[in-house]
Amino acid sequence: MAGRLIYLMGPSGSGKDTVLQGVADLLAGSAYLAPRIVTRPLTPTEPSCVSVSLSEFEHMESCGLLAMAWRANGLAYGVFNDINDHLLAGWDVLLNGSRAYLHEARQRYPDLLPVLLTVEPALLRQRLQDRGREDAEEVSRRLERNARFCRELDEDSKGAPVLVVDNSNEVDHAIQTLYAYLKQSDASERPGLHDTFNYRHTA
Ligand SMILES: Nc1ncnc2c1ncn2[C@@H]1O[C@H](COP(=O)(O)OP(=O)(O)O)[C@@H](O)[C@H]1O
Ligand SMILES: O=P(O)(O)OC[C@H]1O[C@H](OP(=O)(O)OP(=O)(O)O)[C@H](O)[C@@H]1O
Repeated sequence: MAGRLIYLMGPSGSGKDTVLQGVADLLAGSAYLAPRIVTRPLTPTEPSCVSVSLSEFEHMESCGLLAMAWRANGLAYGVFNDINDHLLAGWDVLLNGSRAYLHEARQRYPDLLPVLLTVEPALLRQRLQDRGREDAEEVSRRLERNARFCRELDEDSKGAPVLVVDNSNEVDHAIQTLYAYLKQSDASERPGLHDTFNYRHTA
């Protein structure tokens, strides 16, 4: 039986890595947290990432080692092909994806489960600043990228179905919300997504 591909998106700093780690811990034994490959140095709080140079990334890409690859924030990101083995073996695969790449990801994996993590804008700025990974200019660029996405989504209320989970409160709340959703939907069926990008999941 094939597992589910859970494609978590959201602005930089919204808590994707934190929520993915929390859900992966709760689903231990049945879920695989796909390492994300990125062309920048890592911080100690990113155990599920692999840092490579751009030339290494391009080499892996041209050799067909990556299941998905995209560019954003002046960086290249991807995930290894081993997610396919895990899916075939019936594991749920959790990954930190990109909103801009969602369309292509869906073409590659039509049954993927898209989840959008949201956070109030003021909190997002604060989290990016507190995280301290990017300088002020990079933080501003990420906030502007997010504002652009929000404007575009407001203009297009006909987005494809996506589960929206808010992470403006305690992170455990977002982790439990996503975990509960995954537990209640049968792994053998395509989960019943019930709204679009503009939907706010308040459970
Ligand atoms: N609900 C939350 N409340 C407070 N801080 C949070 C919450 N979720 C995540 N964080 C913190 O916000 C920062 C960004 O989280 P991270 O998981 O790195 O985001 P992303 O992967 O989306 O860039 C981290 O310092 C993380 O510890
Ligand atoms: O198209 P977008 O939805 O804006 O996404 C672009 C990239 O940024 C996000 O990563 P993250 O927030 O971790 O970026 P960073 O590691 O470079 O901060 C996301 O996981 C994508 O890899």
